[in-house]
Amino acid sequence: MTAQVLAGAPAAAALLSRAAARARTLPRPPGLAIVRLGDDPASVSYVRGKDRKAREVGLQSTVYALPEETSQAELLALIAELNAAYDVDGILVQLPLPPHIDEAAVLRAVDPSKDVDGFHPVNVGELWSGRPGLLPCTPAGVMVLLEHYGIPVAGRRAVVVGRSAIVGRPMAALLLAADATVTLAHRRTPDLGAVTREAEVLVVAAGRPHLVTPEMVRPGAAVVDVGINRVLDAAGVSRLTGDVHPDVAGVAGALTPVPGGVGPMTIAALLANTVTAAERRLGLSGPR
Ligand SMILES: Nc1nc2c(c(=O)[nH]1)N[C@@H](CN(C=O)c1ccc(C(=O)N[C@@H](CCC(=O)O)C(=O)O)cc1)CN2
Repeated sequence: MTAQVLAGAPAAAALLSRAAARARTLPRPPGLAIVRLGDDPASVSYVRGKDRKAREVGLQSTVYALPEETSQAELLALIAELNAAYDVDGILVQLPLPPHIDEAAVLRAVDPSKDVDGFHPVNVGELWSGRPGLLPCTPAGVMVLLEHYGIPVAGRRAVVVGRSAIVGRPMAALLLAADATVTLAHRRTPDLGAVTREAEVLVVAAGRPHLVTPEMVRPGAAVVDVGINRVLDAAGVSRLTGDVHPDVAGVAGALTPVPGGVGPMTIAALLANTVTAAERRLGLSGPR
């Protein structure tokens, strides 16, 4: 058996096309402000991708590329300005931030109604209360991907490996909201394989290359690999590797590739969130 490949591109294209159609019905283009500090190459590349796609779907996107040594006070002042700007519907601060910045304080400073990353404690609380506001992009993208490929979640056993604030925890909340029976496992979970083998839907976001091997997977399970690890291959060339070993394709019923699986969904979900934020701010909430 070889697992069905859950490619992100078609699901992301469909989500973007729905977001673009919704944006066209608004009286003005949804505005997105993207804030980046420093020149970390991965962050530069993700921000460029977000800005380009935002423009493609008809959003008004502005990138604020600030020097690495920007102070916390300067960053908070910019966020306050963006919070007050009428034509800015979504604000995102690209992570990670340099070590001298208090990340939690910055994320708390973003107006929750403009928090298109879904990281503000108000949006986190709404999610866990079962009243979702703006959703964190990677987990929201995973749910759209599963739906796109007709993979059911309700009533099924779901296991999430990894408890990060931006992926693992909100992923568990979204699966729970979709009526799965959810286990949230992490690096201190004893006999991880026994837990992951229970999963009909397995989401791995642990940040450890090839952590999940074939014997840890229930035959026929849908496996979502959120890992993006840069590792050197035998020839010393840097390659992207997921948290799931490629041989899992011989056991799973469906598997997301890395790259090309969850990654594209993150940006598409961000832009869909921005349209949602604009609809709510303009008092025009339409179908998603
Ligand atoms: N403010 C935020 N910061 C970060 C987030 C986030 O959601 N909000 N997530 C990640 C980075 N990220 C978006 O910001 C992101 C990561 C990966 C991809 C992606 O498309 N990956 C590709 C591979 C790309 C490559 O070659 O490097 C894939 O998996 O196919 C998009 C967005 C941390 N920071």
